[in-house]
Amino acid sequence: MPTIAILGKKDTYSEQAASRFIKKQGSDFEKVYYKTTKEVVKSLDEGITYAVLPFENTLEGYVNQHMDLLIEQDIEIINEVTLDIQFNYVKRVDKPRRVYVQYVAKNQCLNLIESLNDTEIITTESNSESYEKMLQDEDSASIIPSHLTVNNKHWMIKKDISDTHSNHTRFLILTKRRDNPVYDLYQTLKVTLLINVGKDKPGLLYEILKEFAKRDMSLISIMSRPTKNQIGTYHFFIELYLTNELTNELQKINEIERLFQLKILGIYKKIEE
Ligand SMILES: O=C(O)C(=O)C[C@]1(C(=O)O)C=C[C@@H](O)C=C1
Repeated sequence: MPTIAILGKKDTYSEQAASRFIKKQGSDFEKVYYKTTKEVVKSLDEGITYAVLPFENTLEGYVNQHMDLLIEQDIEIINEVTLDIQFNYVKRVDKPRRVYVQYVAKNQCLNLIESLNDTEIITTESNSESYEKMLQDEDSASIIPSHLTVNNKHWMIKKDISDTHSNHTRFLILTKRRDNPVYDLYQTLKVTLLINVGKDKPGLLYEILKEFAKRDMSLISIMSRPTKNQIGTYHFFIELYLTNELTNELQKINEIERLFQLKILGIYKKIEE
């Protein structure tokens, strides 16, 4: 049976994304839970078939830490799932001493967090961990997904506290890098590329972008992450849609691949609800 690595215990958003992916596959999967996103991605080296990685959020943008995992690990993106995200603020007491919140969730609820004077903010690895920590701590509160039910009628709940009501997170479904991937050419596909530019020189970024423009390829985004070797040196993530005739589009990517040190992290489609 295929296995899928998921962050946290049950009821994280990562688990919801996994469920949507599993439903689309229409077969049985064994879910395996990990405490951190790093462990989730690394599990692919230990024989787990798929891994779920939250990658981009409406408020937070691309998650830096998770981009680095895509650079470090030998993975391939095979699908993406976008979920509506909403948080509730749950207090066990009127003036809690501590608030537990997951590190990406925190930046989606800054308005509320800024209003919490004299309260210690403790970041966690997953939303399920925030919930569990609160259960163990009488003098606390937590920021947790609105789908998590709270069964104690004395606890106070403030609903929908994200900084925007239209909050979404995009999750990537990863697998171990395949040698000869086959793509379904009848889909509109998204592509995520990683470019190592090597030595910096004037116009370097322009030279890269020019190659996409010349081939009439419209980019969705370009993001950089430090190489961590030397200050001022970067990896570039480029995302784009392949909308025209797909064999031609793949040909264009192959051409660009010959010009730069480029790694195709994935050519994949979105799973609709
Ligand atoms: O803790 C969870 O529920 C997760 O799945 C992680 C995660 C993330 O890291 O982005 C997923 C969606 C939300 O953006 C907040 C947290």
